Amino acid sequence: MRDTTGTLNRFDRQLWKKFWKLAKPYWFSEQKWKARRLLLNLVVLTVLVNGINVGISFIFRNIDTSLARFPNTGDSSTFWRLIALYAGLLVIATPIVVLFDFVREKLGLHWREWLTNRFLERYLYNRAYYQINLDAKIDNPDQRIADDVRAFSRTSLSFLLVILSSVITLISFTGVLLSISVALSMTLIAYAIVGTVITAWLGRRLIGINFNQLKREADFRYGLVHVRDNAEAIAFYQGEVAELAQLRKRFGDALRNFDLLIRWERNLGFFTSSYNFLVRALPYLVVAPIYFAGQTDFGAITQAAIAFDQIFRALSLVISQFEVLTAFAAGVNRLGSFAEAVEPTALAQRKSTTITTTKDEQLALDRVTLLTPNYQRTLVNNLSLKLNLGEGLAIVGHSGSGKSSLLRAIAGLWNTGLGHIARPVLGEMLFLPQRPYMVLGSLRDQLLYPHRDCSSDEAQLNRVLEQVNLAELPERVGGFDVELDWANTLSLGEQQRLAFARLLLAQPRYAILDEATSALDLDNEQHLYQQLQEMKIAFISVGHRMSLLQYHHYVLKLEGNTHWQLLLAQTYDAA
Ligand SMILES: Nc1ncnc2c1ncn2[C@@H]1O[C@H](COP(=O)(O)OP(=O)(O)OP(=O)(O)O)[C@@H](O)[C@H]1O
Repeated sequence: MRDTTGTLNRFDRQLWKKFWKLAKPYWFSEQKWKARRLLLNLVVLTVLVNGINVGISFIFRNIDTSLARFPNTGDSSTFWRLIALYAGLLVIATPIVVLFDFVREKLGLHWREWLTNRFLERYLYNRAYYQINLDAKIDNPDQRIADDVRAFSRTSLSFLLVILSSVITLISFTGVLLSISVALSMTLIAYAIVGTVITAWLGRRLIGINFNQLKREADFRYGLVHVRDNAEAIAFYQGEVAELAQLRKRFGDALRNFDLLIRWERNLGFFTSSYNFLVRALPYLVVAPIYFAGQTDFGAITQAAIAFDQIFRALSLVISQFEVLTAFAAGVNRLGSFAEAVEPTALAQRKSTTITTTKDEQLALDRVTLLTPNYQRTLVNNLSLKLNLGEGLAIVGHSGSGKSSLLRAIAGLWNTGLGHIARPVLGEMLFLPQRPYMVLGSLRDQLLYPHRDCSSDEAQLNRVLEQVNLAELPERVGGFDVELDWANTLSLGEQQRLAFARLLLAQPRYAILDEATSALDLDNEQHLYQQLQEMKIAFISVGHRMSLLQYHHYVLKLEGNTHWQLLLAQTYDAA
């Protein structure tokens, strides 16, 4: 899998490029002015917060000095004045700090909203969601859209602000520190550089481990969702033990990787903790001799310690944030490869060397050779046929001979192979897949799908339900607007009839039916096909039942060895 190659384990140009490709569009989008305005507010607030910090360091320097002088001067008023000043500063500082947090969250929210919408659009554009499933290169797209995007916008923003405030801190406190001791400033810089290099070296494996952690957590969650989605089948099979083993395995994988993660974090912790402890003594070691020599006042030691601490934090950004940084890098890698996969150009490229399709009034296949998406098996070789309006085609053949696959090719879902397909626009064709698809929503949503916004009065909906022998359904479920778990509430045959009702309501020119009546009794099947014929909807059906043949003009028989025969339905029936 592309995602687990070695390149993702490093902080390198590649990672930076991926990050920038993900981050840039928002700041140059139609929302750019709002985004930039919020960012500007944040920058101003960051400067203010830092200004307040510098002010506080000066107040405490003077407080310390006034306390140190008290035995000689007996003057306590300076101390109280400074305390009052500090209290005054707090009154101003509190709303600024609160506002800073608020604006940061607000911008994070806006960024997430924009980025999630962009990903959702691209995911559902050009059937990227289907292609991604087929390629199996991108695991758990749901997690990438839901969790990784959220983490990306939030963490990018907090890093940006941390870096910004570190730069401001550096500028403001370096002056303070330099005024106290040049030697201390130099010591600090050298210390931070050495620390950062060692941290990056010690923690180099953390990105890869974090990457795997995200994947394994998502796999575990998917396992749980799978049990929920297939609860009935599992209950019938009494497959609890097998499911439990499967879930435990997934959870175990996530735990083992997490164990590895905390081991590496521990190793890193040995270094970063001692690094942080040692640094506390440094300012005293350097400034105390200057104080002993009478070259500076006592308060300078405190202020040096504060300034030193602030600059140290700014310079040690990579060290203090290293674990967060590696998790972030892993998220950028996952999101980056997802963005590449759903990019419209990537989807278009995939299509250029394959079965081509054009728009036409009638359906026609011209020398179509169809392969499975992994190019491992040829299903049909050199197939040509033309279907005029009003003619029905039945596709028959052994299980696995490629019947459904041919429908997928007509729908443009699969295009691995050669040849050309001419067909009406997809809006004029309606496909009923093998497994009836029940949408999340009300009975009305079921019937109108995929055109949720089109208006249909209840009389019309009732009429269609009558046509598919489901007239009593609205009353049974409590009306057209009640939301139910339809896939688990209706029988398979009822679901198939409901899908048929959808078809009759949409009135497409072509209906493509993949064993769409397999769960129905013969009477119901006959009734539904009669409706199609009355409405002059042309149809292609896949099925194993001989009873189907009577509704079709032609039969396409797939032999299973890439060969095929096109026969008149009567000829096939007689044979
Ligand atoms: N995503 C896929 N990747 C690779 N091979 C696939 C994929 N989907 C299906 N196949 C293979 O393609 C072949 C044809 O499958 P298809 O679903 O078209 O068969 P079918 O004739 O409709 O079978 P049935 O009557 O059992 O529904 C099968 O061997 C199947 O295993």
